[in-house]
Amino acid sequence: MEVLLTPEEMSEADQRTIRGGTPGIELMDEAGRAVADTCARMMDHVAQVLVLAGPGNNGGDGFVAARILKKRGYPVRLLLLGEASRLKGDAATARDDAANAGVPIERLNLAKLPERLKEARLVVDALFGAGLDRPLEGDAAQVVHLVNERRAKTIAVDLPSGVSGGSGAVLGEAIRATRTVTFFRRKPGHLLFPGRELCGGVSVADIGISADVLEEIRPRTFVNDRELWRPHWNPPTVTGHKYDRGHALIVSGPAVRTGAARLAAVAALRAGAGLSTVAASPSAASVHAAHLTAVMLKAYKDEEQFAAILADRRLNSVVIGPAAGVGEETRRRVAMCLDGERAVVLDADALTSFAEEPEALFASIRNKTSGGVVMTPHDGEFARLFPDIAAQASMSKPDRAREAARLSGAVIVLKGADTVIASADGRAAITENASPWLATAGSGDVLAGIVCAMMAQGLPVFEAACAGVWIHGQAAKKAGPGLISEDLLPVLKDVIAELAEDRA
Ligand SMILES: NC(=O)C1=CN([C@@H]2O[C@H](COP(=O)(O)OP(=O)(O)OC[C@H]3O[C@@H](n4cnc5c(N)ncnc54)[C@H](OP(=O)(O)O)[C@@H]3O)[C@@H](O)[C@H]2O)[C@@H](O)CC1
Ligand SMILES: Nc1ncnc2c1ncn2[C@@H]1O[C@H](COP(=O)(O)OP(=O)(O)O)[C@@H](O)[C@H]1O
Ligand SMILES: [K+]
Repeated sequence: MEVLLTPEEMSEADQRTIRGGTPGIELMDEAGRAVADTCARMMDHVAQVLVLAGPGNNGGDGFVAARILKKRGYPVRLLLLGEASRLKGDAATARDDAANAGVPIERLNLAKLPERLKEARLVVDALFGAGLDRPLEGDAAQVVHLVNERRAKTIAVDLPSGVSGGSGAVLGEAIRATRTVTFFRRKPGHLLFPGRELCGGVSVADIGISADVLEEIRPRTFVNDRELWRPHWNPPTVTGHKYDRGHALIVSGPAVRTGAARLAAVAALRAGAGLSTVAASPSAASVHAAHLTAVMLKAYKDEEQFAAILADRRLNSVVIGPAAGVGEETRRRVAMCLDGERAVVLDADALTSFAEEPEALFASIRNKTSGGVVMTPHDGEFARLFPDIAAQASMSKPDRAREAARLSGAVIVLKGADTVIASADGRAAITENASPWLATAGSGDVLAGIVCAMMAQGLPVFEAACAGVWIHGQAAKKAGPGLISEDLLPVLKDVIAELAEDRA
């Protein structure tokens, strides 16, 4: 399980290490050395390196890298943004060490920068890192603009300057790096867009901070990797019964909109639910009947009959929303699904139906005594249900999802290229195994079915949602470029088979 540290948590890791007896300059030396090593690896011969240093400790790392590269025989030049007298503490020490080692240090001059960039084979971006706290403007923004324009090979120290480590947002203007070297642990901004794209490849260097500090910091942000949830996932036992693996129920839309429910229902079965049933009106059921094989079908004429289906407690996990239709009927069905012990996935129209009265939905979720609830909004659906949270532009995606989870009581899957899963207890996971080919009609329906299956199989709700999102991403990788949603269904078998093999 990989934890991610916000800039505040990283600063705490630094401070605890320093209080534990490791001087800050030693951490900075290690950080700068890691940057110098990466520079050397990225150049096939000894050539000019240009280090751009900022006014804080990120700049300090740049001074160390310049000094080490100089000692290793690289022609190095360092340009300092702002006055040398502004440098304090470890960064000032690093500047003095670099000057003593003979590194040419100049004040960064915008007019001369294009010439300097032309001479360099590699640029080290040590302008701003974790301490960036406002948008770049003026000279700083100009420097970034000129570096990007030159398209030089660029190594970012800790973060591409201008990218927020906490949110991945671009504050003003940001460096587009070829590679980013960060320290101790990755930060959310390395995984969240647009930051992820601006980092290039990311390497993590050990700078002498012990993993023990994490026990005190207790980070709450994770990479959605297998290790996060796999301890809760089990293949069928040797003598297992299908009911041991749960029974997924998918509530269908009307006769002209049945495909979404089928995608979810087949996905649920493929993702390991022991049984999967579609519940549909008689006219929708006659369409389904021509298409469904292993998935079962139950028709209901009215609310009473719908209630009778829900009364079967073996149907322990339900999806409602895909192509359900927006309005009062869906609101009533959602309330009925939430009333009981089963787990519930609320997707698409089940979310939009409550745009006018989200509080009513959240109250039903909070009143639930057992069985988890997962909501799977994309940004548009999120903004309809949580307008106040969505309006807070400076909030990171994990924090927005956490806030929504706290407000609603549900686990939130906030979808996109960097899907975030968050729970009311403050945990949030960022997904990095998705494929852009998932941006295709019906792929969200498949996801809802997979998450439903994970809850049917008894995974705790946060882990079920994380597992569902990861498996969805993995299926897209297997289906490959050009996929449509149907293609995700058969390859789910391979994803599950690999999980079972690893587990064995
Ligand atoms: N011991 C440690 O802690 C270790 C830390 N390490 C390294 O330190 C980095 C963090 O260092 P940091 O905290 O000094 O912040 P940093 O990223 O250099 O920027 C702050 C400076 O920028 C300025 N500034 C901010 N925004 C601005 C803007 N928009 N436009 C203009 N100016 C702006 C701000 O100035 P001010 O707000 O006072 O104007 C301040 O001077 C971290 O990323 C890692 O590389 C490693 O060496 C390992 C050990
Ligand atoms: N650019 C992208 N890269 C990776 N995954 C994406 C991208 N765009 C969308 N997705 C994923 O595809 C799915 C789309 O779901 P959704 O928006 O509900 O579509 P639909 O309603 O058509 O099923 C989500 O799981 C989302 O995270
Ligand atoms: K940087």
